[in-house]
Amino acid sequence: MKTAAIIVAAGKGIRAGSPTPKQYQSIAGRPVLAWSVERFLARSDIDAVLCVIADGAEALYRTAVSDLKNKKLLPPCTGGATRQASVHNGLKALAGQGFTHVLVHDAARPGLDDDTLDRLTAALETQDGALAALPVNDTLKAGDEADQITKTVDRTGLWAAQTPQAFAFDRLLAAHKQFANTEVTDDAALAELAGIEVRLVPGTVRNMKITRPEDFAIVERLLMETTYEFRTGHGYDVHAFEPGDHVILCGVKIPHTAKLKGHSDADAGMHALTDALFGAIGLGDIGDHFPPSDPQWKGAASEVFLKKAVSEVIARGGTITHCDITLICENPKIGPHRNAMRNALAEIMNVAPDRISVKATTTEKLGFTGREEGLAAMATATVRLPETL
Ligand SMILES: Nc1ccn([C@@H]2O[C@H](COP(=O)(O)OP(=O)(O)OP(=O)(O)O)[C@@H](O)[C@H]2O)c(=O)n1
Ligand SMILES: C[C@](O)(CO)[C@H](O)COP(=O)(O)O
Repeated sequence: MKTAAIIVAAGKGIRAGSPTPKQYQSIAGRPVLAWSVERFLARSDIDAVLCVIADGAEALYRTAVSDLKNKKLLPPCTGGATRQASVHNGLKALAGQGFTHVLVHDAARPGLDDDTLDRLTAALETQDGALAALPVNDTLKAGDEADQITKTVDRTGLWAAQTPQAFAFDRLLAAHKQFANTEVTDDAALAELAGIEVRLVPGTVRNMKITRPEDFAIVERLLMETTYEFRTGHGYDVHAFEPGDHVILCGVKIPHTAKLKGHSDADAGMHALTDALFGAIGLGDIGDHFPPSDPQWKGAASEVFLKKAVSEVIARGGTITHCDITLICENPKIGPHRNAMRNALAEIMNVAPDRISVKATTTEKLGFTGREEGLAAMATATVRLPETL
């Protein structure tokens, strides 16, 4: 499966009544759009996220997603006059890139949770369409222009549609093309017209759409109920020098008069960072996951270890807030390579370089690092996790 998410954010938000469209309003401390996008970026089963924005809204968009540096977030594309046209534009922008599945979500639903996404992606394993929805619990009335009841509608089997709505990519794109002139209010309606079977999976009240002015306060309260905690982990690693001509530190190859001895590539900086991440989520240490006794890790590139630790954080709904690494050695000199190290780690971890710090110190020629018998590395990592962990 290669899955993309399309977040439609090209609406004017007329019913919400605010001068700036609702998706750019701040709620519980950050823009509505940032809440909606972040949930998808944090998932390892979503490969790319595309926002569809109104023509001329580029500056608003950039500000809204400014703290979401993640290479999965693609440059936005421009929407159309209706939600349907905006989704269609998003699909066309993603076509031909090998996506097998797509989840379409309203920017105006910032309260999406991982359980709903899990239910949708599970449904896609066995069929080509699924949507989040809530069974209708109230008695339904039909009314006339004078607000007089005309009848009571049987609510049996009725659901209120939410987003995300998830589909096999090619089938949804074909449905949008075929029924571009038939006006509908959601993608599941097009899927119905195209004969795609669509499964209803339970959504949540928290995932309600901000439609009217009073909804901001309701959704804000719902968002505040999910609290996050910050955890810090610590890692330490040492490797001895042996004859050689380079070392690998924080993913960067540095010419040197010795190499570091180890079962893997002996990247002490990356090992300390990996341990710090495992520590922050209480998942043991690098040796538990990659035992040195296992021959498959002989000579392994340490980014394999780091990527595993990052994926464990993401699998818990977490985000990496900051990492700080200190390399302790007399030589090689680290200063000239610090930025390359930050960039290499940022690339491997899929976080912004400004969330990664690499520092170095000597021990004033004292101890084993001072005698240049070996090199040490310390790291701390801070992660933000939903409190339900
Ligand atoms: N031409 C449009 C219209 C809507 N949307 C998006 O579709 C989602 C759901 O639509 P709705 O709540 O109807 O948003 P608006 O169209 O912005 O609201 P209104 O009808 O009150 O103007 C929103 O995230 C909205 O930004 C879109 O991308 N392009
Ligand atoms: C797609 C949708 O969110 C499903 O509930 C909804 O239909 C879009 O908003 P609108 O208010 O119907 O335009």
